[in-house]
Amino acid sequence: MTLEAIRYNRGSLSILDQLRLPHQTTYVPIKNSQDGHAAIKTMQVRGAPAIAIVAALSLAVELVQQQGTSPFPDAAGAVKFIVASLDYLKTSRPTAVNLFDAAKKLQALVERVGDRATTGEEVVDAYVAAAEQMLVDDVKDNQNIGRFGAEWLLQQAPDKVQVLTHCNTGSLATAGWGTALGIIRDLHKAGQLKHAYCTETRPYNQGSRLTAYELVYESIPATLICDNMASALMQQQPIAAVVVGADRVAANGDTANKIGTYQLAIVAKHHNVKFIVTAPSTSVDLNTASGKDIHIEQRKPNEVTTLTGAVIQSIDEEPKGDVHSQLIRVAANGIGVWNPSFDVTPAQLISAIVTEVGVVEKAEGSDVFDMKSFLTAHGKL
Ligand SMILES: CSC[C@H]1O[C@H](OP(=O)(O)O)[C@H](O)[C@@H]1O
Repeated sequence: MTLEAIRYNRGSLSILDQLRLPHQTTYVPIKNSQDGHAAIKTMQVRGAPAIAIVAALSLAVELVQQQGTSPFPDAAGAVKFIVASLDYLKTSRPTAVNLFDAAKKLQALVERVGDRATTGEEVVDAYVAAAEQMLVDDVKDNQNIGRFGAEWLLQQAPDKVQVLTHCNTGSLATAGWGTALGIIRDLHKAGQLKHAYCTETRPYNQGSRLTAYELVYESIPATLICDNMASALMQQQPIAAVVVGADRVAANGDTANKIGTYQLAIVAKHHNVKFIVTAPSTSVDLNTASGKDIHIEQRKPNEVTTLTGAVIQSIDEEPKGDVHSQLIRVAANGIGVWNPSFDVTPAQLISAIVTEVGVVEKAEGSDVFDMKSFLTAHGKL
């Protein structure tokens, strides 16, 4: 059983508060789209697929609740409310495209159902069923990504492999299983993983707090490194691949992912290490021609000037059980800060993009991917 980041039953949603991991395991109730918006914006839940699903389900629980107390008088009222709520949810975070993709699909669905429905209940039921299906589909998609990615990598490097990953792409970033971390799970299950390395992923430390936690939880042989140790690692260890997730893949394959991904791709190229992007097709944005059109989220300076963690008395002490995380200021007062949450890795530096329907590679001699043809050929458009 992998970690459960999202707990959902019709009418009830709670999420594992990722700001308190790994030291505290606390589930936060999400009762409506306001709660969903706040949880996404403050990063209690994060990761491109997880954001989309929590947004969709936060509105689903609100609608179920409302239907039980003060039902919509008609179908048009329900459609109007849902569309306005989705528009609001889309303002929570800007870079991961999955949220916008989910909102677009859900809006199209309720408008379609609303055209022929006679009651608000029919519209609500259709919305709730579709949001629930997204949760189910994401787990399946991740499992396929893991399988395709592991198979592809083992074709390139048939011996047991060592891989490096960045940020968090596991059960905590998705509906379950994970994308890049899904590949690591599959390699491990197949007895083909020699070792996994994960970066800390400053400033939010999704690597040291979340990926490391998942790797330990799953008993996968793994080592944590600071972000600035990646080149030395690739210089000294045979690393078969860097495997990362994606927040948005442009039509040409340029990929926005957690800040620091781009520098890993450059280092991988220098050391002749495969660089694998993993992304469900919902992360592919064909309306974005290339990476320069991707809106990169800027986050608050205090994420860089501070660290969150368990306070301990000595450097060797290991915090036990649920301990309170505290915020510690590490930077000099008065220093200016630049804090982009993501960067864009050019397609040229990416070896393959692994999706739930297969692996995309560049045509011979090309520097870019043809995501549109790939998705069309696999029935995704
Ligand atoms: C499986 S998508 C994970 C993706 O989301 C992360 O961003 P954030 O923690 O800011 O939501 C990161 O870019 C990961 O690769």
